[in-house]
Amino acid sequence: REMPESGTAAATRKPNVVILATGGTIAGAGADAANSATYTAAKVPVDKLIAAVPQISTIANVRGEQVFQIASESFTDTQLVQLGKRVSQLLKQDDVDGVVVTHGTDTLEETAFFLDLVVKSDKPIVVVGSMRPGTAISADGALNLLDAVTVAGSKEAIGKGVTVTMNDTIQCGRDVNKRTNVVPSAFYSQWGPLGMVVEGKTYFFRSLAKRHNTSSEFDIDQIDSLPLVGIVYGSGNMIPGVYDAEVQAGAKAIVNAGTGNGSVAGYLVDKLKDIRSKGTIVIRSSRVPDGIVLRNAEQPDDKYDWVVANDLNPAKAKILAAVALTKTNDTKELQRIFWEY
Ligand SMILES: NC(=O)C[C@H](N)C(=O)O
Repeated sequence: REMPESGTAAATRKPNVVILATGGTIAGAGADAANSATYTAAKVPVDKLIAAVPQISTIANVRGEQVFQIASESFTDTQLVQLGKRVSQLLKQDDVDGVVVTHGTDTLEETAFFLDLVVKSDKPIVVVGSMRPGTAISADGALNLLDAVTVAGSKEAIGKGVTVTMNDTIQCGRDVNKRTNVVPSAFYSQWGPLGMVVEGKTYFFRSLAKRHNTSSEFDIDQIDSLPLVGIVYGSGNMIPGVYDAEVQAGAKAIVNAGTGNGSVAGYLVDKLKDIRSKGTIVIRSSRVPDGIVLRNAEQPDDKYDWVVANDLNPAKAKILAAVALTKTNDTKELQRIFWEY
C-alpha cells in the first residue's frame, strides 16, 4: 500500500481502530444467498464481522465491542446517549486513533449527525452499515467495513467530522441521508460526498463547513438524556389533533415536516401558533428531501416565533433540536444553532 506520509513516525505504525457494533443489516443473516431484502438484522456478533474481512488487519489494529445488537429502527435516545458516551470515552484514550460504528442504515443518518454534534474529538468517527446481509450474493457490508476502517485510521479524516462510508464513497455524516431502501447506492447528500475510498486509501475533495465535534458547543460528557422532540409529517387533509398528542406526550419541540418550502396548511396555522404560545418550540422543516427552508418565506416566522430547519431533513432537525434544547429554550438561540450546525 502506498503510504502518503512515508518517513514520518505515523506512517511506521498501523493505526488503532475500535469497532463499536450496534447491529443492523451489516450484522444481518438471511436464509438463502438470494435473499437480499428478506433476512433478520442484528444477528452476527462483532468478532465474526471482523473475522470475515481479514484484509482489515493490513490497514489497522482493530478490536471490536458489541454495544447493542439491534436493528437501527429500534434505536431510542437511550441508545444514542450511551453510544455517544462510549465513543467519547474511547477517543480520549491515547491508544485509540479512530472509531468505527457499525449500524443499521434506517436511522444511521441520525446517529451520525448526533455524534458529529456531541463528541468533542477531532479523531475520525465513521458510521457504517450495509444494504444487504452478509449472507447475500454481492453483500456490501465487507467492503463498507474495510473502507470504514481505512477512513477511521487515516490522517486525512482527522477533523473532517463524522463520516459514513457506503458504496465506495465517503459521505458527510451531517448531510447524508438514506434515499432508497434496497440498493447499495442508498446513501446520498444534496451537497455531494466528501470523497472516495479505494483499495485502502482515502481521497477527500470537500470539507464540512458547519460546526462539528471540537468546534461544537455541545458535549456528550455533559448530556445524560435528551428532551422529547416530535415530528409531524405534512400532507393534504391533516389532523390538528396530532400536534396536541405530541405536546401531551411531552414533546418540548415539534418539527413540522411541511410540504414544499416547509409550508403549513392555513387550517393548521392557529394550532401551531397556539402550541407555541403555550411553550412548545415549532420548527419548520420539509418533507421534500433537498433544498433549504428559509426564514419568513411561506410563513412569518418572526411574527409567530417559529424556527426554521435550514437544509436539515425532519429526522436531522429532530436530533439538532433535542441536542440544542439541552442548553436553551430561547428561539433566537435555537435559530442561531440551526444556522451554524
Ligand atoms: N439496511 C439496514 O441496516 C436496515 C435495517 N432495518 C436497520 O436499519 O437495522
